[in-house]
Amino acid sequence: MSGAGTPGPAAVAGRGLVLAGLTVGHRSERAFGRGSGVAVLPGVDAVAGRGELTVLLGPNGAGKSTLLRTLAGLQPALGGTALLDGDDLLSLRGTARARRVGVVLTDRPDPGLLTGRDVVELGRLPHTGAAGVLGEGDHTAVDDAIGAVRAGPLAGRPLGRLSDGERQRMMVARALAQQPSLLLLDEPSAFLDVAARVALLGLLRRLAREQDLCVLLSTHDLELALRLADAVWLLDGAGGCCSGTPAALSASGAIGAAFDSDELVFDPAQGTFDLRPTS
Ligand SMILES: Nc1ncnc2c1ncn2[C@@H]1O[C@H](COP(=O)(O)OP(=O)(O)OP(=O)(O)O)[C@@H](O)[C@H]1O
Repeated sequence: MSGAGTPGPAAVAGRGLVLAGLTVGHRSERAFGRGSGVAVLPGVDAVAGRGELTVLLGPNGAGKSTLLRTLAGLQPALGGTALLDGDDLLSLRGTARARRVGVVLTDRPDPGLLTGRDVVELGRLPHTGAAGVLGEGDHTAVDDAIGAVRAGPLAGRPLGRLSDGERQRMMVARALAQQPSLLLLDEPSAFLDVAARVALLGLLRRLAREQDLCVLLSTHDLELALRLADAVWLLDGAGGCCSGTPAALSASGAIGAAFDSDELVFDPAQGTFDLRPTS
């Protein structure tokens, strides 16, 4: 993997998420847990700093979800290491993992009659023990999480009756209530309209700064991501990954190389895609 642009100060200090030769992919049905499998991304080296919004970009099937699910502990890595603030992220399990890593996936939860606040309170389970009884500090953490996503007026309503954008903010609040240092989100803006997409990415960028969080998310909102991200991990669709600032990756031609098509061409000066002129 190659790098472009200057990493942020948090990354230089070794805080945040550091991948070294991380290989992610899918075990074949005959592998029976022996570590063999089909690599989607072989040997990824990348850094996502604390206090920064890092965006994972790449065409369909490039491996964004596979990488995020591996970092979230939902599937095993095929090789290499991932360190979170210097500790082995891949070996973290259960409560220890849930205290440090918050995950928001694209699945639409079925919350039954639970209110938004009820769901955010579930984020405190890693801190409350098996009985799940919330103390004063837990309620404060829940209030803080709901306040951080500015969802106070929504919290008493059933989660199932919120709009997609409102629900997504609640799911971010649930992850924040865990008080993690790493927040992983797989296409968090997938079902949102343009205004809600801008608001959500802006919110995540603000939270990264205010809470010194390492935020890593995947998205297909290329132009928005290039405007708001501190850093980009760019998957090329052929197993390659390069990282850098949005400006550096745009200027280097890497964004265009990954996404240009017969119809679209990336304009690095504007940071936008244009229709390719017809001859
Ligand atoms: N459970 C699985 N078993 C085997 N291969 C899989 C599995 N899930 C995904 N794949 C394959 O892994 C590759 C990467 O898929 P992945 O979902 O990570 O891509 P993505 O970048 O998130 O794509 P998209 O933008 O379309 O969501 C694809 O070739 C996909 O077909």
